[in-house]
Amino acid sequence: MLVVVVVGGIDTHTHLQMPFMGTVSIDDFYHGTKAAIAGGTTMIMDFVIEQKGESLLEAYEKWRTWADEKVCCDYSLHMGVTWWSQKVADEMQTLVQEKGVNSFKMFMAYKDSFMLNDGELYQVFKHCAALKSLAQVHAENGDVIAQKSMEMVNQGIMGPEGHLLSHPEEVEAEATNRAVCLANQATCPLYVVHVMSKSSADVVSKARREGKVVFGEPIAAGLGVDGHHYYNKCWRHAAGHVLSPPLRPDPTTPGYLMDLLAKYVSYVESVSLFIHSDNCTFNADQKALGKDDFRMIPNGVNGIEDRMSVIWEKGVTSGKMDPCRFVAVTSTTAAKIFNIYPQKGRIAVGSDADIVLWDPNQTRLHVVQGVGRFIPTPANSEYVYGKIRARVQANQPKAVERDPYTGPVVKVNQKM
Ligand SMILES: C[C@@H](CNC(N)=O)C(=O)O
Ligand SMILES: [Zn+2]
Ligand SMILES: [Zn+2]
Ligand SMILES: [Zn+2]
Repeated sequence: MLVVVVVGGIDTHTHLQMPFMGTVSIDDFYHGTKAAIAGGTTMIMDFVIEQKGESLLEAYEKWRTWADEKVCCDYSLHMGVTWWSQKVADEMQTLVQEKGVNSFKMFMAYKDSFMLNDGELYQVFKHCAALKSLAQVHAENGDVIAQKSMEMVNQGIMGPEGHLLSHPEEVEAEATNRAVCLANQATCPLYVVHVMSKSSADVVSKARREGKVVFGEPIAAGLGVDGHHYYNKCWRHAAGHVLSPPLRPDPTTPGYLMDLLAKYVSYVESVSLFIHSDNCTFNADQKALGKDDFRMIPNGVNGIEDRMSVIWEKGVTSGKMDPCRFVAVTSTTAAKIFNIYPQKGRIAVGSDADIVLWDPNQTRLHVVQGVGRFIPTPANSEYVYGKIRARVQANQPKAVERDPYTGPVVKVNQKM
């Protein structure tokens, strides 16, 4: 097997040492970035996720202190938006203009903790567009999930299979479609994270064919395994696969999502332009917080170390994509979308020397804690906003010039 030299991978979606569901994800910024480098990823993008009502800026500074002293590779940060107010809007602007953030993640799920309603979502999308930043969504219908979870509990279904049954595929696809509609109405570029199903991927495909600026990204786990594991008799095994949206039991899902990642007929045709891990790992003892009730199982799986290997094996070794496409989906496209190309995502004079000797059969390397840098991601990525500007221009709403109406008007019936 020849060794190929590739540009270091960029994992656009990680949750290292994140406080979540009563515990903290087990990979901290040292171990998580060490694993990333071991797997060929030389930059990660993590999420600051504040609690409802908490200052976004304070949460951002907290995450920076957690990360800066520990990271073994470069990193940047997305900002979660779990509540909406003028203060949130003002802090989003500060984050874009002064703190090197150019993307925000909104949740349509996690009712009562992170979820925004449609009206709030639309306003946040409008604000993202005004800030020339990218809107990311966790697309699942949180209201329906809450109801269906209660239905499972009322039927005595308390195991990890209850998580799958209360997060059906079409509840993911419905929210994906709703997010596409709201973002398009707000003329805001949309990035649907952790696309876990064929039907959601189809929603993204259709939107892209219609010319909408929408990106949909699968995760490594969703390309590697399907959702039959929730029915495993071993509770730890089944619970270890709990994340949202869940892995889908349709065994053709991983291959379908990989085909969409591999296919680059044209910019429009390819649904997935890159692949992230959504690494949000909890060990078995942490997952056991939900041993009696699946709703308490901390959501998340690993992927930060194996993301690129999964794509190499399922994509390149399988003949679905060539090494050039592999580089595009594991690094280059992400750099363009988050406006850090060609500093990142390219091997060239003047670019960062994030170089990986890729030998799928080799063991893995050593790292140095704290050498990673925070990489600001500037707003107004041409790759993202070039098309938006044209669409705004083309669809500018205009009032019709007409003479004032002077005809008869009926009297308003005060009694009704
Ligand atoms: C908070 C985080 C948890 N991981 C997961 N996808 O279940 C996410 O929803 O991305
Ligand atoms: Zn999510
Ligand atoms: Zn087991
Ligand atoms: Zn995530």
